[in-house]
Amino acid sequence: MKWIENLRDPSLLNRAFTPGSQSDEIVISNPLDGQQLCAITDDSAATIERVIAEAKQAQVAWAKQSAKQRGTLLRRWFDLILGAEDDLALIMTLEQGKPLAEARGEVKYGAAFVEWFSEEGKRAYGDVIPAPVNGRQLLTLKQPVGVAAAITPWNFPIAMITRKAAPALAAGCAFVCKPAVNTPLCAYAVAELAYRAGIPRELFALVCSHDAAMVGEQFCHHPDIRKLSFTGSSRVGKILMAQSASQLQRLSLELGGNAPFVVFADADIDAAVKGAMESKFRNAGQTCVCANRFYVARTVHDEFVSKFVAEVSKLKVGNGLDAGVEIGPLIDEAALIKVGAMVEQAVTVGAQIVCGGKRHGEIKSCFMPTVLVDVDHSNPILHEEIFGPVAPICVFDTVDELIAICNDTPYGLASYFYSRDVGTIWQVATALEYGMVGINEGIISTEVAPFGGVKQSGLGREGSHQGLDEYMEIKYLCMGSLH
Ligand SMILES: NC(=O)c1ccc[n+]([C@@H]2O[C@H](COP(=O)([O-])OP(=O)(O)OC[C@H]3O[C@@H](n4cnc5c(N)ncnc54)[C@H](O)[C@@H]3O)[C@@H](O)[C@H]2O)c1
Ligand SMILES: O=C[C@H](O)CS(=O)(=O)O
Repeated sequence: MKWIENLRDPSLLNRAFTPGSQSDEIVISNPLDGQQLCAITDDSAATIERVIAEAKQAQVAWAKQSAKQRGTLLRRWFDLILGAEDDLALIMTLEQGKPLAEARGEVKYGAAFVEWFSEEGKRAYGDVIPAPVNGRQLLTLKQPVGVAAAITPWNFPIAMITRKAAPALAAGCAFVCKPAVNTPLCAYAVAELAYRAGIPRELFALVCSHDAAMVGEQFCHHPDIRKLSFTGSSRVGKILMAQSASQLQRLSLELGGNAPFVVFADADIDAAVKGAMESKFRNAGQTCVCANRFYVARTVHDEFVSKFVAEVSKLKVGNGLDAGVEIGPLIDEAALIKVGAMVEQAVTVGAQIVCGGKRHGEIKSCFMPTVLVDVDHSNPILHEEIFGPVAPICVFDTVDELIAICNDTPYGLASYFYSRDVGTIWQVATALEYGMVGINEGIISTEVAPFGGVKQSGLGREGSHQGLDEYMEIKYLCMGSLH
């Protein structure tokens, strides 16, 4: 574990230990080469039960603090996260694989939610309602839901936690989170920083288990957990939604996507290529909002493909710690097999590989950036979330045809299109069945705007002022006999 000793602050990972030290351990490995990084305790159901009980108790005192007092501690946490950027980014690249520059970006992005909700918590306004009869005063209060549980994915090991923890804590909730077993170290490090900011350990608790289903069931069936926030696949989201019915828990679900990326004939092609590169290849294509399928107007198809492939071919693939690397490894062998199989299947039904299409020649944990053309709308690769650096490109002719094929999916998270015609922009933006639409932009996520999807991409919104309401209840007070 020499790498931990070389951190600026090794105590950030004070819960990590040398693999083989105990029987109930989870070993975390580098997805690039399988090297064991360290181990953490594999928490039992009994431990999780204790953590939930402690969180419930801690939440009572936390809710009695003013929003300003809670906001002050969150602001201190924000400053500590930014101060630990070097260590957090290194930990992230080692356990998740994304290039260091992207990891630094995620540290800042994740911290931005803490900063945002350190302020938003102070704006949890109620209403005073004009009474319909004399002698009464009507008003509403916003109060914290209580103990909130969260389950988060491996692809953004800091931002997916702070995007939930920050509004929960700002609202006055306790927060118990299970991060993905591939990437718990970033979670433990940002939690350690929260404790140093003055946020109680019992109030912001992390649990980790190899048995994710057991944790999900325990969270969903626990009477003291009033809110469940999940980010991950639509498959698991549906399981959790069904399980949470037993307690009628408040739910936030940030699930899978199948983002169309559309280039109209009147688009700025160079801008579209830039946006396509940013959206498609971020985190080696392992984001829920990555462009998943490309639709290009027939008259500009060849120009777009030529310019796009020229840029794709320049991407540097390899170890995320090496300077200039833009595409790191996929998260695990299963992901590599899945992406490779999707490309092979697409080719068997007519797609042509323009570049990439296979693993890196030497670094087998990396999949080469890939562009496919001659992809028919019926090709399966357009109807599944690829979660890899593969860009299938289709041609389209009319706006109506385009809108229909974009909406022909059970998903509805992010979507993107490039056009400079205001009539086209409003027609397409209002017709797309998605929670988020990028118009002449390929990267749209920000803490100030509502992030979330429709259809099978989820429920609720994160970030923005809406994100706080996910962790609050509205109470109506009717005060009578006021003559
Ligand atoms: N909408 C978003 O904001 C967003 C963000 C990131 C990832 N995602 C989606 O997540 C998927 C990729 O991430 P992933 O592979 O980690 O997803 P996943 O659903 O397999 O796992 C997500 C989390 O759920 C846990 N989990 C797995 N099975 C569970 C069960 N039966 N009960 C309870 N918890 C369980 C995992 O341990 C992990 O912590 C993609 O579909 C991606 O689109 C969505
Ligand atoms: O992968 C899912 C993340 O929510 C993407 S983003 O970092 O919020 O854009």
